[in-house]
Amino acid sequence: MSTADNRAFTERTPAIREQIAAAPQDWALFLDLDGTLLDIAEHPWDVRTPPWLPGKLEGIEAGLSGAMAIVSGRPLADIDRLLEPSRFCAAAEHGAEMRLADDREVVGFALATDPLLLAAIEEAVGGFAGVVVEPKATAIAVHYRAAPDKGEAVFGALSEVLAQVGGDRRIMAGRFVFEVVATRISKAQAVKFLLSLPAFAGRTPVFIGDDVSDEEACLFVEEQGGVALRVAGEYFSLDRSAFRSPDEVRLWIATLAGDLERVREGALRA
Ligand SMILES: O=P(O)(O)OC[C@H]1O[C@H](O[C@H]2O[C@H](CO)[C@@H](O)[C@H](O)[C@H]2O)[C@H](O)[C@@H](O)[C@@H]1O
Repeated sequence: MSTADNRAFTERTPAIREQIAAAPQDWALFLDLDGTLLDIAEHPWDVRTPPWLPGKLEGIEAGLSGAMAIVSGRPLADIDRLLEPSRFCAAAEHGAEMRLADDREVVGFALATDPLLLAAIEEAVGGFAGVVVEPKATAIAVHYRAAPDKGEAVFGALSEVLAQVGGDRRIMAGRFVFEVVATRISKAQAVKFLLSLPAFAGRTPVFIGDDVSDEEACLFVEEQGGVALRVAGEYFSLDRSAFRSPDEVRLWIATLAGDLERVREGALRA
């Protein structure tokens, strides 16, 4: 995409926001967390949420009559902690665990993390200074942001472990991270599933994301006639992106929340 095309594309973000506000009943919004709503930090536990953000997301969720979900690689407990006090419909761990819009029930789509696999991975990468293992309910993330030169070695070590004790699992790359996840889990599958729920069905999906795993969901929503808004960072170049940073995404979110609030007030007055 040329810079001129990118400028034209970036100009679509306010246009899409206005389209959503003009007909909220027609749209569903799927939001990635790290690198999209929240700034990237050196370590997963260093991430901070602007205090006003959960309230704006609640406003959008209400304005879309529940057709909004967080779609993240994070565990559900992390999503809730980062967005407290709010609790949103969420596809956690790339869709391996979902809290549904309808009844807030949590549904699992993958087996629990095998402790033997976790031990094997910890042993395999334990000697790499700066590399951090993040165990999750169904996946294992191995971060090398603090040791960027170790990426290849981490991938090699994980490949060897999976060849021995991996089972039905694959390595998913991300921003300075490799994650071992169940083979069939992906954000595209998660969005597909969410779109089948009553709150989302029949609506045009909009997905906003910044990372490798988000690209699968971006391509899926585009195939469905929806809109993918990519966020620039270590994965998407500026040329491919609708947003230059999470800061721009948050501004878009705050503006959309205000637009939808005015729509709701207008409807109440009418
Ligand atoms: O799908 P997401 O919500 O974007 O989650 C993807 C992974 O995000 C976290 O790791 C990433 O963010 C960290 C904090 O900014 C950063 O230090 C790391 O380099 C990134 O890969 C999280 O720790 C993972 O569990 C998520 O899968």
